[in-house]
Amino acid sequence: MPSCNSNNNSSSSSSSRFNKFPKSFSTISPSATSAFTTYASISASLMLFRSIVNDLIPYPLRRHIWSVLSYLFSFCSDKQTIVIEQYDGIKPNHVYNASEVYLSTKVSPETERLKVSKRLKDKGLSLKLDNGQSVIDSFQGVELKWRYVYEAEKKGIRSDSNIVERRYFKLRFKRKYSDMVLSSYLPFVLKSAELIESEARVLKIHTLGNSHFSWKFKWESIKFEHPSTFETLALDSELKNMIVEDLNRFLRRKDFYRKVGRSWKRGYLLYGPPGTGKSSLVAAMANYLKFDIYDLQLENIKTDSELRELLLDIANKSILVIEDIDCSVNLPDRPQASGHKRSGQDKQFTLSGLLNFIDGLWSSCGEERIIMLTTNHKDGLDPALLRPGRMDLHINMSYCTMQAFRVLASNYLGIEGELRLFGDIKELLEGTKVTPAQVAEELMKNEDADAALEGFVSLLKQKKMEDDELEKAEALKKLEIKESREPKMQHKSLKKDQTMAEMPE
Ligand SMILES: Nc1ncnc2c1ncn2[C@@H]1O[C@H](COP(=O)(O)OP(=O)(O)OP(=O)(O)O)[C@@H](O)[C@H]1O
Ligand SMILES: [Mg+2]
Repeated sequence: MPSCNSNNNSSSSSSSRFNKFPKSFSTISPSATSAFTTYASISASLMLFRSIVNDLIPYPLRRHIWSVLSYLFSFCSDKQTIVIEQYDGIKPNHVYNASEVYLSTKVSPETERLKVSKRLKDKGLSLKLDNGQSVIDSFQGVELKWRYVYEAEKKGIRSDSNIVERRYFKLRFKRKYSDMVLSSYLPFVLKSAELIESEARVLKIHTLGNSHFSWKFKWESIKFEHPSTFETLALDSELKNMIVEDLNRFLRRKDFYRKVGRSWKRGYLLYGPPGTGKSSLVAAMANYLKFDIYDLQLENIKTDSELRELLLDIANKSILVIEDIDCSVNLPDRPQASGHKRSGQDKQFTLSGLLNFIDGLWSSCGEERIIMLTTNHKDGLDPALLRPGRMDLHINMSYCTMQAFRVLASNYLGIEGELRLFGDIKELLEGTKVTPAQVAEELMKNEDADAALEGFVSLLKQKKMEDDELEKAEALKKLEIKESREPKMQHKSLKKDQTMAEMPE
């Protein structure tokens, strides 16, 4: 019967399936089976042994035994291990931080477990080794194995006892390379980390702000995203190159500054009319050096101790900016903070004194600092500030020249070559005082290059006319003053002559 057949068939197929297992089992040889059984029983015993040891021997003792055993075994091994801990006492260990940064670029997709994170200020994802994970690096043909370890140990038996955490890297390599690792490889790791960090660095601008809870001003920072660079800056190329070279020399000369006993800092005084690019130059320098900016508004500072605190809070690799010093630094006459009377000595507090103060503080605790002062009126500054050696470089930010105009024309209109109107513009610029800010504003008015240039030429012509009229008016005024004085002078000399004549001989 069909149903019977089908039943038979199915039973035969299920039995053939059923028969597969005994068959495959039967292919394992007796020796393999016994090896498997032995392995299983050994690992079970080991696990049992481990749990007994864990129960009977407390963790600190276990760790001690383990380190003694490792120490004994190290004599038989041709390998050496360097331990790089997160803290050196209570201070962060710079080598640990650098290793972490360096290894974040070394982890490969083959690394089994990685930690991925991103802080708000970071540009990209940051990768870190997870606990117990390793990565192999190679340097000058030598293989170096890094391993990250995290340990947490409870101090005491109470539920609220402190948990002591320990993080470290283990760097393992062949013993014969230990000199090379200490003298070349680890310095290379430090240097690489510095480069990686400076590339990934998001710049910040720090300004003074006070919270609701305190009358004191503190640095508050936001992301610094000013687009100004030395390429976009409209300056004569000679001046631009000189500034860039000066900055490069400053960065190179760490050892020089130490040798001559100076703090590793450089001061720039930028002076010129409004809109000539002083603030833009500060931003371009920050972007070039990848230094944070600290914008110090002196009028907010009431006491010397407040100022000292703020200056000590400034990080290395930074630019301290004091804008419009001619306006902000009539320090001796500043309003007094309530309850903070200035001593007689404080009243002598001048900008020059402030800079001395910064010198003293920074020579003992700061590195790679730049201080920039800006002013519209150099003539009005304290002569002590202008004396040689006070600010290292005085930079005159002048009205727009033809070279500067070409940079702006390229930035704003994409003009690279010579255009028809350039001849007129060159001539007009020579006799006209127009700031780069005014030029930029005019060039932004029109997307079409020719139309924008036409507009700019008429602006220059009008400015020239106004300047000429102003000049004429000034000359006329001078003449009038001179003439109004002359009759008086004549009158005086006449009177004098008369008196002389009246005097008896
Ligand atoms: N030399 C320059 N190169 C490029 N752009 C400039 C230059 N000077 C001025 N500008 C443009 O004009 C704007 C104002 O310039 P900036 O604030 O740098 O002038 P400033 O000299 O600091 O003026 P102030 O004395 O009023 O502070 C900038 O945002 C920039 O667009
Ligand atoms: Mg400015």
